[in-house]
Amino acid sequence: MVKAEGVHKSYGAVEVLKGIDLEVRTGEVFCLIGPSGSGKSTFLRCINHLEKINAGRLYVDGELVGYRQKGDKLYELKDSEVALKRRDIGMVFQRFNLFPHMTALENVIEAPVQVRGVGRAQAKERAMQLLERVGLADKAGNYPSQLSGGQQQRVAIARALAMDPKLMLFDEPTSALDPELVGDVLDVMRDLAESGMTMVVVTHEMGFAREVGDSLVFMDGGVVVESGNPRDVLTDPQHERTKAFLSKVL
Ligand SMILES: Nc1ncnc2c1ncn2[C@@H]1O[C@H](COP(=O)(O)OP(=O)(O)OP(=O)(O)O)[C@@H](O)[C@H]1O
Repeated sequence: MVKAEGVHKSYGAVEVLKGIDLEVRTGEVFCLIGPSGSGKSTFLRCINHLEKINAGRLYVDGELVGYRQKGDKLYELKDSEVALKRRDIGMVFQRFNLFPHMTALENVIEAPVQVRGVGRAQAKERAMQLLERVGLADKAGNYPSQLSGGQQQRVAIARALAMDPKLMLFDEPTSALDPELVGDVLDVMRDLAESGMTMVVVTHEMGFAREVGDSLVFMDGGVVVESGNPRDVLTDPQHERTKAFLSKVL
């Protein structure tokens, strides 16, 4: 579903990703862990072309992200073409980014109605199913300010799912939440994983990575230091940098 080959990304003179190679298989939960500033969020944002890579190749579902290849030359896609591809990729951010002037239900139907042209009645029916799925059917009429952070994040997940994505990207979805609200969001993500959704998850939740993750990558300084089965990496890390990081967070 995702393939990175030698992905480099710089901001000005600062190189943040220094040649990332990895593969995310369809249907797997792929966790990215690492210290602050190691480039995890940047890599996630490259996957849906919110950031442009400077070198290397990045593919989603077999197609180059943001570019078209003709011969050995790359041509950047137009904004409208990028937007079309981005529809298939759901993203959930650390800060929930709901539209504050819309109810939970309106937040969930917005993209299907405005972007996909789905009829309002049909979009509403589907949105109610999704709100039910994230345990918030009774909050459909609430505005974000009337919801807890955890509830807002669950609405954000329902909103992303409303576009029927083939890939979901999660950027530290629980790190802005009070500890008692984290569990409900992780339960929703666990349920989503069990339904077979392909998920790339930047997380500090090592318990989630261990229980739900199929693969885990430890990044540090813009490179992949260690990768493998989450249980193996978390219980028996091979590299000194992984050991040092895990000794601080576990
Ligand atoms: N738009 C930007 N302009 C300049 N530098 C940036 C930009 N975005 C990120 N960076 C820098 O890139 C580096 C990697 O940031 P990134 O957010 O990808 O790290 P991270 O591993 O996700 O960290 P965290 O766990 O703290 O979110 C950091 O040094 C950061 O300051």
